[in-house]
Amino acid sequence: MSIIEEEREPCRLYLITPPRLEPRAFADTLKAALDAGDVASLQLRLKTEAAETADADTIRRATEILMPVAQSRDVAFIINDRADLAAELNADGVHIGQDDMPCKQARKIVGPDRIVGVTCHNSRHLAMVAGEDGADYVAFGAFYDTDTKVPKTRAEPEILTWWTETFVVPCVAIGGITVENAAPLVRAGADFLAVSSGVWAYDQGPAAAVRALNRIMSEEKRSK
Ligand SMILES: Cc1ncc(COP(=O)(O)OP(=O)(O)O)c(N)n1
Ligand SMILES: Cc1nc(C(=O)O)sc1CCOP(=O)(O)O
Ligand SMILES: [Mg+2]
Repeated sequence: MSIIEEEREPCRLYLITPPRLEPRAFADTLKAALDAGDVASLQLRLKTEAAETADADTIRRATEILMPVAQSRDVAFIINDRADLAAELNADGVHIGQDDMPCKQARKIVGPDRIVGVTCHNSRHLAMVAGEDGADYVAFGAFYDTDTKVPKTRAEPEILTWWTETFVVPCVAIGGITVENAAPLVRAGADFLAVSSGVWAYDQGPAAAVRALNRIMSEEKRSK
């Protein structure tokens, strides 16, 4: 059986923090969400009101408080944008976009044992380049409307199917994902669903959203 035909791991949840938060208060919300079901990773994605990356000390303080909450529950802690801080703070990895830095530069900074994830929008080319350059996952999006950021592109579920039928590197689906619309992305083949407001703003609370998304990911199987 070729490596491509080997069973891929079931889809898992990848949480992304709200762009602005008070770490001590958010820690209680995070504990409840992570204790509600399986979560593969948490990305600390802190932004200013102007959508710029938050300053280093803000990221350091949030990491000091929130990284132990994640890692004590075997949830990988990924820092957005700042490979230097991911290395300095001994996070599990970094996520970089096309405007942040090249994958190879992030790899040089964080080393071989940390995760480097790369935004690939709706581009097969960007994903293949990221895979070639050693990315540990490629992220496609946005699949749905989102208020969390102004996405550059709209991606269709077919790109998840194409990727997972062709490449071993895991793919992440992101953008406006909720309990209500997650199933088609699981069926299309996403290895991870990256969710922010769909969990933190869920009407029954973040823990209920984690439970519901895990139920969907276990019930829905990749379409053969
Ligand atoms: C898992 C994941 N996918 C995509 C992004 C977006 O990254 P980027 O394009 O760098 O935009 P910002 O998040 O920095 O605004 C992400 N953060 N995580
Ligand atoms: C951070 C991010 N990146 C996107 C992309 O398309 O690359 S969409 C997005 C927002 C994710 O938050 P929510 O789950 O609230 O939509
Ligand atoms: Mg970025």
